[in-house]
Amino acid sequence: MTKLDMIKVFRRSMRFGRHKKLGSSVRLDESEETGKPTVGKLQTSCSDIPHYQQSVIFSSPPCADRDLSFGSCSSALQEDFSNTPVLPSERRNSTSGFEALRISFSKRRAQGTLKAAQLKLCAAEAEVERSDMFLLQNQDSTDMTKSDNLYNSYPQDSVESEQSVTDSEMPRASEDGFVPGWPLLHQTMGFEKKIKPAVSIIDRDLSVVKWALQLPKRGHDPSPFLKESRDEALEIRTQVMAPGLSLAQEVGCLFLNRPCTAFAYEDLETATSRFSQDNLVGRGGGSEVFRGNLQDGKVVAVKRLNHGPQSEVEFLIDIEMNTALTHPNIISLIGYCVESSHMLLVYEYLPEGNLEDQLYRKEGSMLSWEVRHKVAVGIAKALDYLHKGCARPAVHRDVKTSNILLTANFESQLSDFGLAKWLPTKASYLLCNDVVGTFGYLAPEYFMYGRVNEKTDVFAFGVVLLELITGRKPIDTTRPKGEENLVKWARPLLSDRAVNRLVDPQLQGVYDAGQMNNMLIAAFLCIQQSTQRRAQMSRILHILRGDHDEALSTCSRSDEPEEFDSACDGGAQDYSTHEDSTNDIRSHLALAMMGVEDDATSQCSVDLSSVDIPHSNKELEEYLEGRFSRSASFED
Ligand SMILES: Nc1ncnc2c1ncn2[C@@H]1O[C@H](COP(=O)(O)OP(=O)(O)OP(=O)(O)O)[C@@H](O)[C@H]1O
Repeated sequence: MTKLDMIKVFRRSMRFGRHKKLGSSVRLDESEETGKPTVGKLQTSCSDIPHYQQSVIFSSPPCADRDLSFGSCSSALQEDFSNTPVLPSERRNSTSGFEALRISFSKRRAQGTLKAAQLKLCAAEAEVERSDMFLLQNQDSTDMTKSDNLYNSYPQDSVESEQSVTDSEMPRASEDGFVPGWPLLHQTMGFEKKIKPAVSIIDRDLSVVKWALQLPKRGHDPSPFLKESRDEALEIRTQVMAPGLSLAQEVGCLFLNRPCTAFAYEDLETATSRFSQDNLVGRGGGSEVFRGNLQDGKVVAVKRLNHGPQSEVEFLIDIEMNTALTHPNIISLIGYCVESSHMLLVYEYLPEGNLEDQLYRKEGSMLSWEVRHKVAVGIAKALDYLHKGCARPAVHRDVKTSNILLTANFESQLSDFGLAKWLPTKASYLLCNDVVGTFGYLAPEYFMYGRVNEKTDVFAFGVVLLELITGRKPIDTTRPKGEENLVKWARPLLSDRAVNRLVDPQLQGVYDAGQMNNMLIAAFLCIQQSTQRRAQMSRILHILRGDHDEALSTCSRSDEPEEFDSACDGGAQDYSTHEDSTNDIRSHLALAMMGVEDDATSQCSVDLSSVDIPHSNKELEEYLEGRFSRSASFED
């Protein structure tokens, strides 16, 4: 066990973001002598370990004995870090049924000599959730039989030496104490599968250690963007920073001159009839939204935030962003309320609710093509403004149909800015170790590398466009095999111009062929795996409006420095997996990852190489030109 082992494990840490969780996993390594899972075998000095967090995701459905497993997990780690009390572990339930545990350690306590767990990287193909939990559960147990089986199934070369790696290659923490997150190990969801060897690693003659060492080093990035990547809430809060200030006082100071009202809790309680269920209009991951009537007769939506570790941060960010942005396609924040433990946000009420509900009504969607097109153009405008048009460019990070609200006239407004971030001024992207967002909408470079810029939203918007076109959800487990992941299913169809298969049957063929054509092209350009070829929002907007010349020029321009893109693409190849892996999808999460994986590996995967997707800008231009030359050019 070397210091490097530990660092690598920690580098793989990711923070959770609300109910949409991503994480990485670790497993305990076998003892060098016995080959059995063990902890605390070696001593090492870890003075350079940054503040870090380690996450383990547990599968759904949760195990009956999960309490035991959580307890054991904590104590196993506690035992390892004998001088390092494990901070209270945190359990969270997600709306998608996944359950997660986060264990935090602090840098200060980790300094000095401590017993290191023999944590080893878990390869992408290892069956993580159950096996990790099991291993952690069984650390104190004398019965290692099942654990042995798990380990015996692990590739023997996975414990190859790291001698060739020097300290200089080790990652460095960012100033704010976090080592940026690492790619999600996206092939780890085969809970019900028999434990098998890490197939693709073996196939590629690559040990886990080698594989890990090939991953790009995130701690070596230049300092400007590490500074830029600081949490907005931290940034906002440092403006006040008076010790002992309550949230209410903080908010009062921070948003003193902002155009929004500080409401009294009592007034909002009255407005919503004491938050009666009759007034409940929506529920998010961390909130409930109620319709309310203010005393002046104004109808509002009152969002009551639940308490969670991120809720204060999101509350502050939401106010910060919303009060700084003014656009007809962005929801207006009217005010807020912070009183005792209550955190509420008051918005203009949008009577037609969210786009997701409108698209996927049980009785079928009533949204005409005209409305769908209008919605798309509206949100494209909002994002264009957010990315380039406002005083300080920002990225939303959670673009999805449930965050698109509709007015009485079916004008669309982008809502929910709790995860938004200001874009960096000195760097082309932010590095986020809190990969948040929603499965099915996550851009590959964000999902894999935590890299965020405006193209993150462009990808998600592309998924929204596909939903508008097809009437299909981003992840739909009720669909036949191969059709569960919308991006994966639609991409070859877009390439094959199979418009009849793509278009939502609920439209009954009633749509403007030109607009449809434009939307298909826009969607195609949005879901490009390469951020360089993924178009800017301004160009997507032109395409949706039918400015064809502008649309064509989209394809011959580069939007990003080559460095950003090539780094992504190159790294992504390390994560390529087998076509076979699509055969045994078990969970919603696996499906979501599958889509991203395709994006991330499209330049090398068997799956997509067989698809006629242009690989150069020139080819792409010709490809699109061919389509523009016909009126309904996407027709079969
Ligand atoms: N201004 C509004 N007018 C009408 N309905 C609203 C409004 N704001 C929110 N809602 C409804 O409440 C739902 C949840 O709101 P919102 O997405 O803001 O919550 P959230 O906790 O941030 O959710 P998530 O994190 O899952 O996106 C929306 O999908 C929508 O149906």
